[in-house]
Amino acid sequence: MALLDDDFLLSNEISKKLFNDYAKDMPIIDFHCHLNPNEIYENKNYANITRIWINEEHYGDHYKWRLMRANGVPEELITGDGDDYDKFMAWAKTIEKSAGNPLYEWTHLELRRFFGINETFNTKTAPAIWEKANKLLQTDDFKPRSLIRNSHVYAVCTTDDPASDLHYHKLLKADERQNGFRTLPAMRPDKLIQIERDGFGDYLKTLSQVSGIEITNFDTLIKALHQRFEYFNDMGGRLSDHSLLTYHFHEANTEELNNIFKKGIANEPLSQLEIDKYLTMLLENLMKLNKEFDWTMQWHINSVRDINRPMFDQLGPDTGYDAIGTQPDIVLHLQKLYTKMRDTNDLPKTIFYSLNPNDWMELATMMGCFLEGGVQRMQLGAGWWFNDTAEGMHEQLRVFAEESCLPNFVGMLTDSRSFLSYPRHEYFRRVLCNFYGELAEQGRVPDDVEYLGKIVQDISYNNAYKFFDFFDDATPQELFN
Ligand SMILES: O=C(O)[C@@H](O)[C@H](O)[C@H](O)C(=O)CO
Repeated sequence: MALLDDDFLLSNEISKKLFNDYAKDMPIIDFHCHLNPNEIYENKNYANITRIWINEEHYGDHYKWRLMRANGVPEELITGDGDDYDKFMAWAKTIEKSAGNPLYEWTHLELRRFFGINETFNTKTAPAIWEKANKLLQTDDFKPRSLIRNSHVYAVCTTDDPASDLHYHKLLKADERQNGFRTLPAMRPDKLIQIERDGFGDYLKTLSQVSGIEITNFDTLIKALHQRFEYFNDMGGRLSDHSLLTYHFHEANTEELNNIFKKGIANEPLSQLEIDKYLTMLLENLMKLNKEFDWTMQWHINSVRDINRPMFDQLGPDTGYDAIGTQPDIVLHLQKLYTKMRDTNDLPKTIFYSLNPNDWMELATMMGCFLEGGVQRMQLGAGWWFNDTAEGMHEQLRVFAEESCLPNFVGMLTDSRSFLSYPRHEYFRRVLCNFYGELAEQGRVPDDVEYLGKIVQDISYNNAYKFFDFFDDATPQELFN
């Protein structure tokens, strides 16, 4: 089979039919990504393909950065001030050595789907590709809003701090009809979770100012958070997102909690137990707020970040120095939290992503214990980050199917910082259609293309449309056509 042949990842006739006749042309709801709303609003062309692919002022693809480092590219040609063309050639040289890595496929998919460039990308073809791509990048079709709209995306959920004024979301809302998509905030309260970090006290001052509620103790913090949930909700936000490297369930009484809180504000050292107690009480309240506003709570768990300290000091977070976490009992601690919150009926709709696939069966079976109150309120999220591969996607689908109702799954998200990442949805849809095509081939599900076609369309779009309810005021067809 040729590279990215029309039938790539599709191993039999049913798989091909499911993809081509059912999944391929479904719209996209990208409910978790790291695009900058200001870049969507400013809508500027990128100067060249290095800027949209590797890095520029506001953007960087740490997936590519890791691979370039693996291939011996000097940092100046990755995140440094090296020449853009030299960076591009370094990426071409890296891709030549990345066969078998998903970025090999994604890179070629993006060249084909956006630029109409079908050659194999390597150091020989790179010079001509540089010229052709850069010409196209100066056209209207390669402005951020066009890249989103032309990828058939109806909703983009960015990742936003609770203290954000959502300035650009407001401006984009006014333009949404001509944009052809909605840009919605998702609340990511990392700075509240990291009580032990420098600047916690200063951050609370910002949150006090933005919320209009002076935060003096844990109780007023929750009142301020409630105001931010109201504000995000009014802006169409329907999700929160929480990155937990590790987690240990430990409860605290009000006095303990406020003493811990005071130490966090004063930037005094905190024991791990104090941190765990604060985090548990914060997460309990975040679960209550998600339930109250009928949002979906996303958990990104068991990662370990910034483990190359000199490079963290030089480049900061999300720069390619993270790895899979190894807390073996993290699901046990989340189970204790969910068991407690079930007692007061405070379980929100939930999507768990663990960076460690060893957690997936534990998560899937734990979630199966808290499914009352609606259709698939607990979801095992798509293969995340290092699992964002054909095999990782297939494994997540397998676990979900074997432990719950996969046809209710809300499907894929890009989790990306690049406007060129939407072909990841195509890639996922191919894996999904092949998953069901292979089951049909083995006689494990009916070889009923209509029945299976409805399933793959639901997982590709319809389930996310219903689950997140981003269009409770008008349908995309009413808004955008
Ligand atoms: O936790 C996050 O959301 C980020 O670390 C993000 O998942 C990561 O940077 C990424 O983009 C993985 O695809």
